[in-house]
Amino acid sequence: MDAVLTVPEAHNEPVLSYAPGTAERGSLERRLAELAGERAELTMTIGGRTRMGGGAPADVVQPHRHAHVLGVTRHATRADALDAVAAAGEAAPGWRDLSYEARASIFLKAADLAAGPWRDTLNAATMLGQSKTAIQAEIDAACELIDFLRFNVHFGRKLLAEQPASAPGTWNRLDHRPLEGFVYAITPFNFTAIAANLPTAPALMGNTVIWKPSVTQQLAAHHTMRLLEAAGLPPGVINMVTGDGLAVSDVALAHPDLAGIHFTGSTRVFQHLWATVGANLGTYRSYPRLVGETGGKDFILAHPSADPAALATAMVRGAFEYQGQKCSAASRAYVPRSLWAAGLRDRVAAETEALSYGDVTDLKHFGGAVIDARAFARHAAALDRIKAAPSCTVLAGGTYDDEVGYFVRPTVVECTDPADELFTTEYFGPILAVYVYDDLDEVVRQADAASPYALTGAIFARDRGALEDLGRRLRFAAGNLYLNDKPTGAVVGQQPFGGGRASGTNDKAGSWHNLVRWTSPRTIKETFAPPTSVAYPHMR
Ligand SMILES: NC(=O)c1ccc[n+]([C@@H]2O[C@H](COP(=O)([O-])OP(=O)(O)OC[C@H]3O[C@@H](n4cnc5c(N)ncnc54)[C@H](O)[C@@H]3O)[C@@H](O)[C@H]2O)c1
Ligand SMILES: N[C@@H](CCC=O)C(=O)O
Repeated sequence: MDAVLTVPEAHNEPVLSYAPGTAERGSLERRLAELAGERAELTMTIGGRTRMGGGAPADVVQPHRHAHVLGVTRHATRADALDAVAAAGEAAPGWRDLSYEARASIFLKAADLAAGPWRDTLNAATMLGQSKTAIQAEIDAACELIDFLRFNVHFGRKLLAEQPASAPGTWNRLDHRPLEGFVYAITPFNFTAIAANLPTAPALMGNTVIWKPSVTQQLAAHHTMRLLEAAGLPPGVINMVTGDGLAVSDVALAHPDLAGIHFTGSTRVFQHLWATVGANLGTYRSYPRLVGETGGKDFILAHPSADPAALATAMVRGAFEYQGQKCSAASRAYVPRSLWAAGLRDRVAAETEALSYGDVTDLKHFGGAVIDARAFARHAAALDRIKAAPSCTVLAGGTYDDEVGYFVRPTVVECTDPADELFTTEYFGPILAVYVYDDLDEVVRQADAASPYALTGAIFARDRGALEDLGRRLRFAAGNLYLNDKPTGAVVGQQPFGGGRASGTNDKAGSWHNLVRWTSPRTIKETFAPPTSVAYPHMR
């Protein structure tokens, strides 16, 4: 077709409430019962064909009811990984030669399917496999996933329209080529939307991809792959391999065609991937693009002028929604003694104690379980240490129980040592450390420097001058800063997401900043009447 096309305008998907009596609640509950009643074969998808990985099996369970197996997967082997690399290579020429509009329409169709007939499946799989409540699944597996697909199409179109100036007699063009080789997308357990975005964003820009989801997110990943196929994604464009990824990395990180890594997960794993790429640098055809969004130790800093009710709500929601398993979750708070003693302490403690965590298929709960036995053990050990530390006082929670599910109670700890690991280490769970301060200047330095991370942060103040001043002094302490709001819940297209320092490369998922990493532009200059003699005028 000869046309300069615009793409449909992107809008954020409205969040459904799942309140009692709503149509969406009944429909979701039916799908939950169906998926819980299945024992799915969680296959790989390589070159459009499904097969089980060749390695050891792994059960995918409900974290809040760990005896209930939802499906079985298998770790990918080196042979599986080699097949995935080959499939990505075979699909590459056809995929990159499709027009942008043809590629984009596949992802726009996937967005519409996710907004309609696939919504319940994605939400139910995320609730069951990752222990999200209905609302936490909705903002992730439905709305954010849909937003990533629609907004990326919009941002990608703007990127392609980015063209250079041309002097008279010439025409300069930028050809926004994909990378030469495959992109290796490795995704975390905690967001179905992130798991979908990491392979689809490079694919939209014309790349082919090997996608390695987290074992504990494999049920929702499985359905995401089916959704993309239903939207018409050609075989081999995204090749999903399963399991822990160790054998896949052995192959992919040593392969000359590795063109990029699109990672979200822990800082430790990203640093390992980066070091391996560094060690293999002479191996590659191009310099691989390394994009990684990683851990956080996200803060709330309250000024004495803060509104205590708004602050208490942000502390509880920001720390304990999805059991604190958001990279953005508030895990340390710095509050002035005046507010703390005047009722904030009692309010935060009481509201935290009142939170109900349980089986998320019962929609009355505020939260569910932590993701697996490893996370449970990490939290149990942290809580045992806290309870024995003289500088720490547990104000709410502090208990754990894994008899039925991996349950850790939401916990508020007041700690008099601002250098304690509570303020420096990412536990990735429902533990909020509070430091009560007398000296604002000292605490700003603590908030800035105590941890190696710089992902999200929130400042609470009603004094406009204080808000400005604190924002300036904490400029590099967070890639996403919230003023008088909790530090979680970034919305695609509204708060581009990512952090600096040890929190990642800050390439802002769901924005043009991210998409630009998956292209390697070629500049083309055409001269309409080229010179026909060598001599310059000054030589006459
Ligand atoms: N900054 C962000 O945008 C963001 C978003 C979500 C999660 N996170 C971070 O993710 C972490 C929690 O997620 P997680 O527990 O899934 O992280 P993780 O690092 O344990 O695992 C992430 C992924 O890496 C895989 N993996 C681990 N070692 C590998 C290897 N050698 N080769 C290939 N794959 C390998 C895992 O199987 C998983 O798929 C937290 O640190 C959190 O802060 C960050
Ligand atoms: N983007 C999400 C967090 C993603 C990390 O887990 C938020 O803003 O809460």
